[in-house]
Amino acid sequence: MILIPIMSDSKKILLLGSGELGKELVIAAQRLGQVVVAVDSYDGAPAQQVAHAREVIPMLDGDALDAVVAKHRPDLVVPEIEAIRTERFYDYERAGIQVVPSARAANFTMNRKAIRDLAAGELGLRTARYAYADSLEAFREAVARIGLPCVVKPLMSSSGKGQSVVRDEAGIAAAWDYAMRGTRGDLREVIVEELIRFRSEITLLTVTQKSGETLFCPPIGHRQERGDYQESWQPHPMPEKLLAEARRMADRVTRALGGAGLWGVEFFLGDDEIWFSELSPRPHDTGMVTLAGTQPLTEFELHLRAILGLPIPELELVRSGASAVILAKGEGVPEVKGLAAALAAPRADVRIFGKPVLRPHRRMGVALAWGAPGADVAELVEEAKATAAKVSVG
Ligand SMILES: Nc1ncnc2c1ncn2[C@@H]1O[C@H](COP(=O)(O)OP(=O)(O)OP(=O)(O)O)[C@@H](O)[C@H]1O
Ligand SMILES: NCC(=O)N[C@@H]1O[C@H](COP(=O)([O-])[O-])[C@@H](O)[C@H]1O
Ligand SMILES: [Mg+2]
Repeated sequence: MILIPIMSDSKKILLLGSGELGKELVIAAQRLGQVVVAVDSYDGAPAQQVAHAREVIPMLDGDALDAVVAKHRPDLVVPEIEAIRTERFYDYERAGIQVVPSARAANFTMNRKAIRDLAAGELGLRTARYAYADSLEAFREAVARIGLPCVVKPLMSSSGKGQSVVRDEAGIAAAWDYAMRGTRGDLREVIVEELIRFRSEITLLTVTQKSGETLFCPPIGHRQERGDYQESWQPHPMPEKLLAEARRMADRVTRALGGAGLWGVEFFLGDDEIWFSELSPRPHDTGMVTLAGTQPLTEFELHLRAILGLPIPELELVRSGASAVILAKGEGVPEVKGLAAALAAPRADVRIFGKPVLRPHRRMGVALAWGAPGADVAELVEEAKATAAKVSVG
């Protein structure tokens, strides 16, 4: 008898990082019959609450990572955060596992130096002027070279951790200490960037496919505080010329990194100029606005389809939308209140992430608002903020 292998559309996904972005990805994966093992460094993380199985390991520990991969033998490894021993990804790829979007992309984007040297150095994309420093002494020199005011960020950090603006000489030592406290792992190095006085900033969700051309979602505008996003809206009105330039840069950098998936490519916009800032090789926090039904598929559904090599329809705007974050109030175990008041408004919704512990400024949920494609996004942002203000997680 000849055994015919059963080709299955159902894959096993090892999700590394299980926050709010992972949770929505898992829900999208469940709906298409995929199997997900959700990993994080703490138990009860949002995506673990909706996955088939979960693992709790320190993801910066390469051996712990290898052990989980060996145990579950996934078809795909899907990073959801940056704090992972991504050097091991190259081995997984050689062993035939699909690393999303690619081992190189995940490894380069976890370190600001690798991605900046590629984007500004090799590809010649326009960025803020920058310098690196690995000691307080070198930091003083870097600040002198870039000029005041300037932005300092640990080479390895995200969501604004360890990031600050140095405005005068007196602030240099404090900025260095803050960066060293916010750095991930034991890497004691920072990037110093020229402070760009931008008019607005955007995330261009970009989808690279296994077969087929690179696709772009309508641009998402956002506002940040403490290096962390507060509100986002889609579409962001901007000159066609700058949008074309953003697409060109996003295409070049995602092509250079390689692989299939959805990316969040960040840009600063001036009146007539544009700077590349950085990119996530995965769904972007500001892209949670797509949960408001702004596109035929959310950024999570798009990521899933792209990594599985499934067809993707045209990414036109079906609604305008806005999102506003719901931050933790106080510390301890969270209690959610105010849902009835928040959901009483028409065209309002919320996502509560289910994080088990409160921390100052921790993002616990997001409020959503939407309107017709031509609706005023500034008004939608106000509606989303009003909804967020009615919900308390504290
Ligand atoms: N050179 C700069 N000039 C002006 N503003 C900046 C500069 N660099 C960063 N910012 C501001 O800080 C925000 C966060 O910076 P960045 O995206 O580099 O940090 P991050 O920690 O990687 O954040 P995330 O992980 O959430 O994307 C930017 O969106 C922007 O508002
Ligand atoms: N800008 C990156 C970003 O938004 N990442 C998202 O936040 C989670 C961590 O949240 P936590 O720090 O509250 O655990 C991550 O797991 C991811 O979903
Ligand atoms: Mg960013």
